[in-house]
Amino acid sequence: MVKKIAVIGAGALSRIFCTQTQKLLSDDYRIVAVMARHFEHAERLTKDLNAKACTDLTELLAEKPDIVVEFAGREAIKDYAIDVLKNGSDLVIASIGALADDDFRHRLTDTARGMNRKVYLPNGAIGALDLMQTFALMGDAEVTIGNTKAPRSLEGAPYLQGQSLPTDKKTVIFEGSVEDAINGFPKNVNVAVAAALASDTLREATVRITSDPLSSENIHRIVLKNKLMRAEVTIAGKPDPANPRSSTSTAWSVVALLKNLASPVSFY
Ligand SMILES: NC(=O)C1=CN([C@@H]2O[C@H](COP(=O)(O)OP(=O)(O)OC[C@H]3O[C@@H](n4cnc5c(N)ncnc54)[C@H](O)[C@@H]3O)[C@@H](O)[C@H]2O)C=CC1
Ligand SMILES: O=C([O-])CC(=O)C(=O)O
Repeated sequence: MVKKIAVIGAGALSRIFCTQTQKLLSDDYRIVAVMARHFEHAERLTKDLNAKACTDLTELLAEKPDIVVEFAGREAIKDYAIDVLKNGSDLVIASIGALADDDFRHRLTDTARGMNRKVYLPNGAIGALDLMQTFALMGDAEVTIGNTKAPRSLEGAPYLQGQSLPTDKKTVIFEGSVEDAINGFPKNVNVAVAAALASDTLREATVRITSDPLSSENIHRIVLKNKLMRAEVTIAGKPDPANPRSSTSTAWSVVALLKNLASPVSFY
């Protein structure tokens, strides 16, 4: 049976996700609605999809989506997630940074359990969340997360308080906890929260953010170790032309997730 997908957000990643899902997964999925803050943004995206454009969650959920996919931001997902699950839809969250908030994460988990729904956290701009969960089960993981981006992909973050970053040298601009990292750089280190949650090191993992004027990629390097295993995961993704903070590959990772969910044989 073809499943109905509704999408929250009509920005850089949403556009790639919608286009590729329609192109590659039309046997299994149909995009029925896209919601954005501005109607014309949603409408621009739905034009070629034969889907409904809206600005209101009630309108989105009226389409009775099987799965709601979020590409909107951590405030948006905090506002909408519980209602989506209560509506009986499963949920895919790109703005995983929202789950660094213990209260929100617990409410999300409890509601999904109560409604017998699933919340899917995609690999996003990184990968190996499965491996990180193995570390979590084995216990006592030491995890460090390094993120390197060009200044234009970092500027505007609340931590920088309007400051410009040097354009002539590579600079470490942040070192600290996952919670401080996502609060300071909410549009840059969703990957850090994803890695820390998967490895169960939300309080212990450390994050280092580097601004590199010569970098043409968003580079994420996660190092995990315990007594029995060591892993280094480095992923370098091209910044999306429409939003250089985000790696284009993030949208593709959600298409891959949906493909996996629909397939009789799943990778894990
Ligand atoms: N998990 C991961 O690895 C990654 C996650 N992300 C996150 O994915 C999200 C989407 O990224 P982009 O598409 O690049 O962002 P974008 O800024 O290009 O697009 C965001 C869209 O969401 C809409 N939006 C914002 N608040 C809304 C609300 N309350 N209701 C409805 N629509 C709302 C905006 O109007 C815009 O259309 C961001 O939160 C970003 O931080 C990005 C890259 C990697
Ligand atoms: O897209 C990326 O490279 C990573 C990113 O913005 C995030 O994790 O928020």
